[in-house]
Amino acid sequence: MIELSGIGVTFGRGTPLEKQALSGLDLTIDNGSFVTVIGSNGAGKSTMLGVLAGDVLATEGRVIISSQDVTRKATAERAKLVARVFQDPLTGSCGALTIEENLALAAARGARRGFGPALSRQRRAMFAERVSGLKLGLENRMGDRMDSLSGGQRQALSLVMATLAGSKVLLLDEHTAALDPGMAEFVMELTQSLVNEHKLTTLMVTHSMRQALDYGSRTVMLHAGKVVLDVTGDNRGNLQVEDLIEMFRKVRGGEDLDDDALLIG
Ligand SMILES: Nc1ncnc2c1ncn2[C@@H]1O[C@H](COP(=O)(O)OP(=O)(O)OP(=O)(O)O)[C@@H](O)[C@H]1O
Repeated sequence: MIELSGIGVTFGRGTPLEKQALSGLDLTIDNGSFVTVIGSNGAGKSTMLGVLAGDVLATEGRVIISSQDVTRKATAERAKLVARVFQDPLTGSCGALTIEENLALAAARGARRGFGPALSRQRRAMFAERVSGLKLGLENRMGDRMDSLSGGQRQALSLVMATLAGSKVLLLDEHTAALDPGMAEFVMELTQSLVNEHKLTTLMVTHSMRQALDYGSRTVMLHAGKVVLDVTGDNRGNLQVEDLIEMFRKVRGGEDLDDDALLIG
């Protein structure tokens, strides 16, 4: 289970650029739930994922992941509990290392283990098997550098990497936004199958209203650093993309969204 209680995050406190990104944010997520997270630019979505991953330390409140209070724990100390995939395919992996080396690093995440033992023959075979499951032919390119791959291939590998260290929480930060539609669909199908296979508790930030309703079983909307909408079950099942757009308009005090703010389709 994930519990965020009374979370406040203020950036640049005491400076002219002070910004309260999260304020009194409460959210509890059951094990194995897949939650989609929406909200307009600057609503606090990435900051909330950062608070869970440990990149951002909450100024107020408490963060519990899998029964552990991680509020003050740094990213490395939470690495066994949480995996994250970013929008930019270049962020989650190291371009100068090979596919195999990236997988070895991901598998060793949060463990006090070096590179050497991580690359035993058995591990190599396991990595190749996991990569061949993608059906992208990358199992034949395990020695190629990560920066020789396309964005979609890297994102697919990032998802596999996110499942290698055994963490049960997966944070997806607009992880298909930089991909072409075909690759985005492939990566979403892969996401769903990995979430099912590993029974992951998943938070997916998306600007695509279609994705927000089509995936997972609960949708949360953030605005000004708080949860302003939280829907599941029939209430969610009956929602259309247009309803979400209308809710966006309402929380913004009737202000229309510019076309770039949301992906309607
Ligand atoms: N490191 C930082 N330093 C200062 N301000 C920050 C920092 N990170 C985020 N912010 C500010 O906090 C607010 C919330 O940002 P955040 O990135 O969480 O929003 P978001 O909902 O993910 O937006 P987007 O959809 O545009 O990615 C914004 O006003 C942003 O400018």
